[in-house]
Amino acid sequence: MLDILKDHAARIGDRRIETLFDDSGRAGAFSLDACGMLFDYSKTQVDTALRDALIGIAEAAGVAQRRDAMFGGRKINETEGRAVLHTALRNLDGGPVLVDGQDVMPGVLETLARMETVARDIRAGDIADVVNIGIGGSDLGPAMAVRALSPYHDGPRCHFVSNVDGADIADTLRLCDPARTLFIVASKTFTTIETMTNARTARAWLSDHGVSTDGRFVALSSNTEAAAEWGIPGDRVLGFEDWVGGRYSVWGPIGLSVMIAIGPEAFRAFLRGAQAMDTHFRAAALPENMPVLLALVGLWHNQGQGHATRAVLPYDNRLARLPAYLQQLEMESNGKGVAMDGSTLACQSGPVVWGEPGTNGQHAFYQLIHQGTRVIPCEFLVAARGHEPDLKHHHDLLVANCLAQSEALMRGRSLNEARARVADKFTGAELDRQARHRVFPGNRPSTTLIYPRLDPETLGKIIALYEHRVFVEGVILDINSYDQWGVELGKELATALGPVVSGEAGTQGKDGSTAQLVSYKLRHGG
Ligand SMILES: O=P(O)(O)OC[C@H]1O[C@H](O)[C@H](O)[C@@H](O)[C@@H]1O
Repeated sequence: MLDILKDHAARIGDRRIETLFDDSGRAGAFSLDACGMLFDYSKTQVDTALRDALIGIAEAAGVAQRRDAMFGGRKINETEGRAVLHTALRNLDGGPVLVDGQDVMPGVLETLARMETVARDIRAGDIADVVNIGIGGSDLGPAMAVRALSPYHDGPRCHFVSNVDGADIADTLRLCDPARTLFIVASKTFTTIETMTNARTARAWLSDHGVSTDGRFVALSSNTEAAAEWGIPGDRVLGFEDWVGGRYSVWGPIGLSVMIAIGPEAFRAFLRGAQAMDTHFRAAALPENMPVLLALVGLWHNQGQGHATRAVLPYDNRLARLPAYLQQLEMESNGKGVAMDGSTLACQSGPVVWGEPGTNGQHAFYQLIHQGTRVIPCEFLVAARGHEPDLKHHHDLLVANCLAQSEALMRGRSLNEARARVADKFTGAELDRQARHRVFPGNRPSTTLIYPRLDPETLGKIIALYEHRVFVEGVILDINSYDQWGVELGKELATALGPVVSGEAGTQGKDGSTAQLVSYKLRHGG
């Protein structure tokens, strides 16, 4: 794969992307319409020969076969011996899905119905605030989706507490009335230290205010026994199977806070959107397959061009948490240095993903994107219309800014153009010097995903699109996208350091830096 990409990099050289538009069919030929959304990747170096090569790489890696294995319930998460079936959670009107010869769909639909009962009950009661306590996949998905869908909220307010930093829960509880607050303890394992610590603090808060904990806790977990032991009654425990990865779990019980916020019908629309993307991903030929193309363009930028990071720039303020959500989805899934067979990865792992909503980012870090020495491929997301009909002029400005950025990144501004802009102020060498500061190199690639409006169905499509993109990238890089062993070591060391930082144990055996930091903490914080 790397050789093929290297050959194309040599062929393309320093070609200007805008010259590709000399072919008037460029935009149409290098964009894709699926599920009512348009993915435009024409402002990249991908041309017909490169696209053919990238598709060839996907074919050779067995993307289609692996995709069918995933949807078919095969245990493609080989290091944990698990199937990968978050898609079953949104298989609302699909056929059976077998794991070890057993159809999982009756269980999925039953759990969905139970979620709906719990959500309706909470929405109809006198709960004013719902606090989801969870971290990682048990936080980012629902937190991102609840924020994204705020125009659809007609349920109680939802808050998210994730950090073990007591500031998080303290700041949240200050906003809540103990008599009218419900806590959701969201944890696949029901052992995560941050979540269990916050859950105990929430329980103590209710007791401190003389409020019974009866009916105030819901548990979302694969470890239903631990949830029961913690004292949460069975009808308030919503379980899910080990074939739902934490960062892929917003579609099932972990999405309860989303369902409480927007209601069961809108939540079903969210699932339907994801299911539509699943259907597209399964059926479309690779060259017309949106998740495949999104992955391949990313592969070109990271493995082909060596661009180590990718900016996700939603021109949709309600997607403010999308970059954080994608950081977990993409970096925890494909940030691995070992191939499926245990050998060292022959290429770079997935890229660093980062970003902020536009237009805010423009006034912060776009300077580096436009003029920095490193090229950062950008992924823009924007809706054709917003939810505020009275503020259409805002939306038009937003879209104009989004399109302006991708155009500016591609075209740049030459030295001559820069000179012309300041020729009335400077002359000679000073003119040259001043002009050079105003040059934009351009030729910086970007893609744009444009969709009608950020409604529940569209959000479902967007998230599923990114999930499948991660899958395709993982297959091509020969990575197991569904484990996360890399998070273990820090957790183990934190557990061991607990008594050390509290002063109960000494720093013997610790390195000098750690010992010094512990000593500072004990001197200044006890
Ligand atoms: O849902 P939980 O079991 O509490 O896990 C929460 C999170 O913790 C872990 O450290 C993993 O890296 C994440 O993938 C997971 O989502």
